[in-house]
Amino acid sequence: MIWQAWQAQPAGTHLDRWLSANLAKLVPAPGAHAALVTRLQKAVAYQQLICALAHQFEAGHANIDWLAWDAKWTPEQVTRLSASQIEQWLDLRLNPEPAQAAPELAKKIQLAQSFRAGTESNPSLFALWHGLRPGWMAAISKRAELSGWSKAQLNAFAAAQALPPPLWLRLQSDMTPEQAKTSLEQDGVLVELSEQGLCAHGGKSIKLSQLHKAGALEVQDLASQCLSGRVEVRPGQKAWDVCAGAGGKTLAIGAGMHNKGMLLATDIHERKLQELKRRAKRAGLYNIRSFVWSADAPLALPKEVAQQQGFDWVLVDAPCSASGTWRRNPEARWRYTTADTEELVQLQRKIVSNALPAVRPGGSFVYATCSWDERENEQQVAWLLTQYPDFSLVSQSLLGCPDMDSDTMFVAVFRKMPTAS
Ligand SMILES: C[S@@+](CC[C@H](N)C(=O)[O-])C[C@H]1O[C@@H](n2cnc3c(N)ncnc32)[C@H](O)[C@@H]1O
Repeated sequence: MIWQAWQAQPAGTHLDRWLSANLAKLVPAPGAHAALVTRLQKAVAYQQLICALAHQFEAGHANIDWLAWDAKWTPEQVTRLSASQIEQWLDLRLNPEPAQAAPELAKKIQLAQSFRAGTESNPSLFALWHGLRPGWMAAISKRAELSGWSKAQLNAFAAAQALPPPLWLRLQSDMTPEQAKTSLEQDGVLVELSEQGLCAHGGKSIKLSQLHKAGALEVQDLASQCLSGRVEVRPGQKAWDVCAGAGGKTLAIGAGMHNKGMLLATDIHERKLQELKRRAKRAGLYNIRSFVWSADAPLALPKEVAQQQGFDWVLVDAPCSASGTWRRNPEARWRYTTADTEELVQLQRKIVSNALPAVRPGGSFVYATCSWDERENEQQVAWLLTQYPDFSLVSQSLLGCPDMDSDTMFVAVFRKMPTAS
């Protein structure tokens, strides 16, 4: 029932938002929610694989050109299968070697097992088995090459694509993680503290905890926390978060400024900035200024920034394919097209071109995306270095999955040449 209700949604609906709004209405017993959410997320992540298994079963042979099949496949095709077929194929994906199964399932079990065995030698089967499209394997292989992934890392990256990462938490205040853990547990939130940090894994909603209400703690993915750490703004400096959205990174940068200096947050959407202002107030950050800026022309620098010839730090956390967040939003992968990437690459260049003049001589520029695609990352870095020879590259790296149980992000740090004295 829940699968059918989800399938009836218009394309573009966000699974997590839809679940928050509708799950309690569809399934009144709250005890069943966690298991249902996990199963629905997996069914969505493996949507194409389910169609592929059903297609091969119907064809009666394994001699299929999966790249050609993928080129014609649309996410709606899953609606041609019955709910019980979807259930069966999903069960076989999750456990291709069931201890007990009805005799009529024998052929399907055999097919699932040979499909899985084929993933070792056939990149298309590898992609499909992990909830990725065969057509993306060229870009994924390029990523593996650029980041120097071992086979184990590539396997870990692929296997993670149908597993949502934990809900990572970041302390906005000076309290220790141990103190935060105790306080959250008193409020009924189940938390885990590891060397990497603090994450919530069930129990009461984090939003109901005293710490969250008091602005002492924020939900922020681990890769995003690492990325924010690359924007090393010191108290008293001036920084600009160009695509600030609802302020995930603004708040993390602001925490290190201790209300000294100036942090400008802009975005094309006013409603996101309203949320940012609410969160900043809750966190006790008073040095943040925000307004709408849509990257159509260079920014008119605020007076105190103009006096020092620009910002010390400028961050462009660019709009992107968000391929690095597909673990968290499994349905988003089925909305992605190469044409979108082409458009995004041009938008990213426009935003960068209009943000760069705001960096002071000797200042730093950070370019980031939540994408693993080279075209939005390393290729953009190469373009910037060619177009703007007064900037040099300090570092570029991929952050997060497969090395962390998190989203995957990319960050590049540049330095602007100081003026000759
Ligand atoms: C990756 S998101 C930023 C996430 C945010 N930095 C955070 O940490 O929560 C990219 C942002 O770019 C904004 N954006 C898209 N087009 C833009 C434009 N032309 N000018 C400025 N911002 C834009 C989007 O509204 C979105 O909030």
